[in-house]
Amino acid sequence: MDEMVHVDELVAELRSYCDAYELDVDRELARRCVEHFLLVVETNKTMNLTRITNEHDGLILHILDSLLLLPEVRSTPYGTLLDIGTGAGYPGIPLSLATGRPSVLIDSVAKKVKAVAGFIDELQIADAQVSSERVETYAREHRASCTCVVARAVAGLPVLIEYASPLLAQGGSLVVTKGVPSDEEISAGLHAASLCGFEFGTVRHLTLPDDLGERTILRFDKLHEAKLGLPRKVGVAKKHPLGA
Ligand SMILES: C[S@@+](CC[C@H](N)C(=O)[O-])C[C@H]1O[C@@H](n2cnc3c(N)ncnc32)[C@H](O)[C@@H]1O
Repeated sequence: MDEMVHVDELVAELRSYCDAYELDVDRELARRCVEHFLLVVETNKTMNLTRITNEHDGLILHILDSLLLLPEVRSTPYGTLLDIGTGAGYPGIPLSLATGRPSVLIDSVAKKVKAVAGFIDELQIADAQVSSERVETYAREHRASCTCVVARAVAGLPVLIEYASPLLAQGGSLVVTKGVPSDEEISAGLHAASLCGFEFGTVRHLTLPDDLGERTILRFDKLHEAKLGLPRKVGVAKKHPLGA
């Protein structure tokens, strides 16, 4: 099939999924998100970036799953968006394309970050940058530098809350997407949130199309100073999570 026709079909399919969740995704945004996914699939032939290379699943599990965070992200004050543990650029690249906000995509694995930098160049995303540091290290030099921190499939809720706290300016928010978190994870997360200066914001439960899973999207608002010095030393948040 003609490559352009194929891309047009993927764009139409993606937009139909987005419509079902009342996400306003125009053709150009959908096209750029599809282009990113196709670059990921191409790159994946020579390095391991993702398990999801089937186009139908990629539209839902990578692109739609990222764009589903838009209502929460848009509810945060305008400013830098930071994606912790971006991997192949999810959810950071679709959210950067959708919002046009200055964006920082961080991953501790340098070769992934190099690939993501290539995607940013290829897609000509103005104002997006990468960092190949652990987020705890990055936070030391970039305190209160963001108004929105996002993360998918990186760590448990208490760990993400701890990572995000020093990065967020007062009034900013952490937006996390999860499958179905356990009651233990939620209660440890709420405890960590109170220690790290957050108040619980919102929660939404969604089902992905075609039985591809459940999602819980949580927003925590950074409204106070943390009650402990953050970031703790590299690795400590994961090894000794707060609230456990
Ligand atoms: C399972 S992948 C998820 C990638 C992407 N967020 C997604 O949903 O497709 C988790 C990523 O988080 C990165 N990561 C884990 N802990 C990190 C940390 N402390 N700082 C920066 N990156 C981290 C890993 O290198 C890995 O690429």
